[in-house]
Amino acid sequence: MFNILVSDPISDFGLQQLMDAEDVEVTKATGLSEEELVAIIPAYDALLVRSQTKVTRALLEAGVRLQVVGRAGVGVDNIDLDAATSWGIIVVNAPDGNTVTTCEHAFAMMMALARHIPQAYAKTAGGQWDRKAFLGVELRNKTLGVLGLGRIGIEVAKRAAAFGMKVIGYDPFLLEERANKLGIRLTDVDTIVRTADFITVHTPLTEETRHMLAKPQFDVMKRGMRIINCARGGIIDETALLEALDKGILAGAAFDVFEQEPPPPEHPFLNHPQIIVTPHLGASTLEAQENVAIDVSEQVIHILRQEPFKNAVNMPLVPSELFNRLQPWFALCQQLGKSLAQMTDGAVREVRIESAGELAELDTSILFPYVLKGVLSHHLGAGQVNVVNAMHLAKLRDIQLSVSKSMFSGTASSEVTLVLKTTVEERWVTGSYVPGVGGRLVRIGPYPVELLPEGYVLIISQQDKPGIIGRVGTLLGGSGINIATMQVGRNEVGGSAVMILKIDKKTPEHTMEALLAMPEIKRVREISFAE
Ligand SMILES: NC(=O)C1=CN([C@@H]2O[C@H](COP(=O)(O)OP(=O)(O)OC[C@H]3O[C@@H](n4cnc5c(N)ncnc54)[C@H](O)[C@@H]3O)[C@@H](O)[C@H]2O)C=CC1
Ligand SMILES: O=C(O)C(=O)COP(=O)(O)O
Repeated sequence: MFNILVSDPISDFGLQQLMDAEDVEVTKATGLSEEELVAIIPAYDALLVRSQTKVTRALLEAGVRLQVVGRAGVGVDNIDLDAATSWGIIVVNAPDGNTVTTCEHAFAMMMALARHIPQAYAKTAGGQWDRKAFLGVELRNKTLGVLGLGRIGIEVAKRAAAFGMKVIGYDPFLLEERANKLGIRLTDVDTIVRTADFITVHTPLTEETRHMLAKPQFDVMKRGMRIINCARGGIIDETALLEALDKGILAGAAFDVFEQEPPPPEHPFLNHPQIIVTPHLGASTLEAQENVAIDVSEQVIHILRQEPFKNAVNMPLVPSELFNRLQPWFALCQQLGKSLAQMTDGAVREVRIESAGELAELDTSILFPYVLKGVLSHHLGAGQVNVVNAMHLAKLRDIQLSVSKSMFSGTASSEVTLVLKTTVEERWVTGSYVPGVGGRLVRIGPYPVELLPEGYVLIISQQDKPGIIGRVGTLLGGSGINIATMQVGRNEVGGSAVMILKIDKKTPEHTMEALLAMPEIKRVREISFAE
């Protein structure tokens, strides 16, 4: 049973699939302090949050069972990602579900700013009919500067164009060609602050974006500018913004997010006649909350069930087409790594992925977290390694990683050969994936096999002598071990030979000793594919 703690308000509709799952127990406990969370977190396998819960190092450290933190939304600045990675905890978010909703909020803020709607409402509702105080401006023919042209920024730009606005923007990662297609003129921050009529920010809060708009930018800003922040508090310097309002540089500002949330009651934005505020409502629509809750619940359940998942924030980003093509190989690579680790002696020094066939055309380095999870779990314990911390653990141990195409890459069907070099030896196994059939081992070293990576496999190296196969069979039978399949190979008559037996249960210690006591047998290894 997986225990999931939901510590922020998340849509029940989205959580339904978790509540319906037979292997999941969902507990909702919102508004807890860090101490309260630390006290209860050891019982949970997953934590689901929005932006309120601060997922600190102390909380992650206390989460001894924690496998995943799911963020029902985009920003993960409330989660200590470094701590999560070093504890092997996967962090997933739901980046697409609230894009349009947040864009619409930013747009609503821009329109409210242009026409003083909140101020006019407050006065009218207070009984005053004042038509002179609220002369607004049109959006048409105005220039909108968008800082951060990702999912939300681009949606804002599209809507601005429909309102007859000219859109200029800055985003170091948006290609000129794409911007041109969207009708956005890419430029720099300086030009934007000097020429736009409205500026809206849509970046994450990073070291680079913190105070992206501060005194130096306000000092050169076009007079009458209106500024909107529906991204993150801290991107705009709040003190410098107030100063710019006082100096008459700004005509108004609309903020959904604050450097400190909730802002203290005495925060100067809260009663300022030219500042519109909302309490971090960017993502708060029925639709967005359902979307993000559905997305994140799906991810979390996949992770708990050890199924493939997307959107891990603390793992390298894999383009979805590549992810879909490589995904069938993930489990097989883990099993290949696991089998090799059990076959080899010595400390792991090098791991190489050799690929053949169509697979060789893809970036197979993406398979390393899975390969390393298999290899390192054998040495460090299954609970200690996962696909999030596997690369980190390999680096700490100075294990060299490389990928190459196999000699037959142009002709053979897709195959992956995993080569493991330790301080004492080098061994390799090859696996293949057939759609609809699944992954299997097709070679152990040079010996062809046909094995599903499950249950137990005995690999016996012996001298090729008549009668040895029969004696091994009798010995195993005497220990109550059924042989499901047996494959044998040899390099020459009377030379080195190998027996690969798929067996139905684990070989007892005394049977292993009896096998090794046979004079012809040089080495026996049992591979367990079980968890
Ligand atoms: N108010 C709210 O409730 C919500 C706020 N957000 C926030 O909105 C922001 C944007 O979200 P998305 O568009 O989904 O993210 P995104 O990742 O799609 O876009 C962010 C963009 O910012 C750009 N960027 C990064 N550093 C930059 C820099 N120094 N200068 C200019 N651009 C830079 C990136 O290249 C990227 O294109 C995030 O901070 C997110 O947390 C998102 C949803 C709801
Ligand atoms: O998705 C985001 O980044 C947001 O800021 C939304 O935050 P929330 O889930 O509404 O607390």
